[in-house]
Amino acid sequence: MSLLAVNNLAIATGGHDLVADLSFAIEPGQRLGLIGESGSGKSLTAMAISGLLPPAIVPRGSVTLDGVEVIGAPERKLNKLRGAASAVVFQEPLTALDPLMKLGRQLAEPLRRRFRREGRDLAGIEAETIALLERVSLPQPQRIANAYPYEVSGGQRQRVAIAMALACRPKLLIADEPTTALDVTTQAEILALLDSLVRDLGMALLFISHDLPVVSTIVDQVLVLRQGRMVETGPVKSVLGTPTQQYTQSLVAAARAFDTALGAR
Ligand SMILES: Nc1ncnc2c1ncn2[C@@H]1O[C@H](COP(=O)(O)OP(=O)(O)OP(=O)(O)O)[C@@H](O)[C@H]1O
Repeated sequence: MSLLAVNNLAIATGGHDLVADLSFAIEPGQRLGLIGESGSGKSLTAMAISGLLPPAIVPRGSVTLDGVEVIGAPERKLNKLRGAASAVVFQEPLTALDPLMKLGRQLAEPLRRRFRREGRDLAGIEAETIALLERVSLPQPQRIANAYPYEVSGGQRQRVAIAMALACRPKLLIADEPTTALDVTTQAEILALLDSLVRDLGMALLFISHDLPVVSTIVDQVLVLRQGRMVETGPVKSVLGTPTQQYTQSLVAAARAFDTALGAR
């Protein structure tokens, strides 16, 4: 059984399909990149998978995550899936963080849920909070745990947001443009961190980005979306190396032209 199976997913608002006829699967431990230009439906797809679509946006079709149907599931059932089956890292870490709560306390919440799920002694939460901050390579984890989100840098905030997602030990990590809001050096560090965490913890990864060079460093398979429809899918080397569809060819050409322009400077 696939960890994630998306079958004929459509996402509509006001009778208009923003995403349609979308089918794909992710097996345990597999890494899939969802690429396409701005507005192609990448984030809506991620939200449909996590059951986070706003009420005015309605999904049809089927999304099963760890064997559970997400479409039409009541909030109670979705809450059980969130964290244990999948967790999301967003572009802007402040989306996941409460600005008025110290980072350590925020991390403790998902940890408490996992400890309860696993029947573990809650006394170990404080030590686990520090261990998690160390796991995402944050210096002075004790200081970070005692800081508010605005007291740490953007890159450090994203590391904490990643730690929050990891706190639940999800089988599938969904990363929606996780490095777009960061400077280039920090981008590379966060990508390397995600890469090693996904490998070490044996998670599957759905990585969403419009940045082809970034995607190609971290995923094995890629799915190209255009105007809410799948254009092509397959191993990243063949889809981006020898794209068969004109749209993918134009995305690859644009990325190459940008690279060349940078090289010429
Ligand atoms: N709440 C909403 N109400 C109506 N339309 C929406 C809503 N959210 C997104 N859309 C529309 O759905 C389409 C897909 O949006 P989505 O955010 O999934 O694109 P994306 O590929 O993630 O783009 P980006 O790379 O810019 O984040 C866009 O045309 C967008 O305008």
